[in-house]
Amino acid sequence: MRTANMADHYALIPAAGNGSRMGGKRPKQYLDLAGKPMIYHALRRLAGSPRIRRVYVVISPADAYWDDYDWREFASKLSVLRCGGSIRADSVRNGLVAMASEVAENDWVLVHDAARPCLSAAQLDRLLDEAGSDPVGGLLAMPVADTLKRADTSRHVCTTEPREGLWQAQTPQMFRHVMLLHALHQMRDTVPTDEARAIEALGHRPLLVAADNSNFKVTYPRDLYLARLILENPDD
Ligand SMILES: Nc1ccn([C@@H]2O[C@H](COP(=O)(O)OP(=O)(O)OP(=O)(O)O)[C@@H](O)[C@H]2O)c(=O)n1
Ligand SMILES: C[C@](O)(CO)[C@H](O)COP(=O)(O)O
Repeated sequence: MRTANMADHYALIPAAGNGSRMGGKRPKQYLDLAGKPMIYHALRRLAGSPRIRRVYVVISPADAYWDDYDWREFASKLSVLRCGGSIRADSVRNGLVAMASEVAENDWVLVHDAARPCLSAAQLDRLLDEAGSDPVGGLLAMPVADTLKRADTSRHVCTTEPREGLWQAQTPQMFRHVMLLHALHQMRDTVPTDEARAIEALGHRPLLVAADNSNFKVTYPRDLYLARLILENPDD
């Protein structure tokens, strides 16, 4: 029997969204980015890490694009799960259920958006090291850099909010399989926009692991230009 110290690491990429804010002809995870479908870049980073044992990609049961591409370079590490849900949290929860027979309860799962293609190897390693040393786990995140305004419904400023202690959550978010699955089951009636929110609701305090804005989420059309620039000028 393995102990918690011997836990393996697995990655889960939710990729069942529509990319409605991107407004493209196909879901944004399949839009061309530096000559590849966007999801390729997240997959390459995670599957390329010797510390990650297997990568699970969750796509929609109705996905009509995945099979258009050749994924053979990832064959030894890749599993595709056609169990995406109507919101991100459902896709993640369904993926966790589907992979349950292949992972141990205390194995770590790194949930990473298909729409964050610029994750660097250094950021990934930092998360693995720091969150892996925390009893709960943690997530990449970035301290808020701008002054924060709270607006009324007519977009006039009500107040300037203190930004001390505020961080923007990114992915990967890394938690034990059993804890994350339990947390997402408990949140069934509310919509957590990230995994950490569900873990927090159990009373735990995930660790914030400092990242930078190169790991941003591609959401709007102009984000594609920035992502391409970063991918064409990698740090590592
Ligand atoms: N039902 C959903 C919704 C989102 N995602 C995934 O969650 C990640 C982050 O979500 P987001 O950037 O919001 O993607 P979309 O939901 O596709 O975009 P939008 O909200 O603009 O429609 C993406 O990899 C997306 O594919 C998912 O797996 N299942
Ligand atoms: C998980 C996430 O990427 C953390 O920033 C984010 O919450 C997902 O984005 P969404 O637009 O809320 O789906």
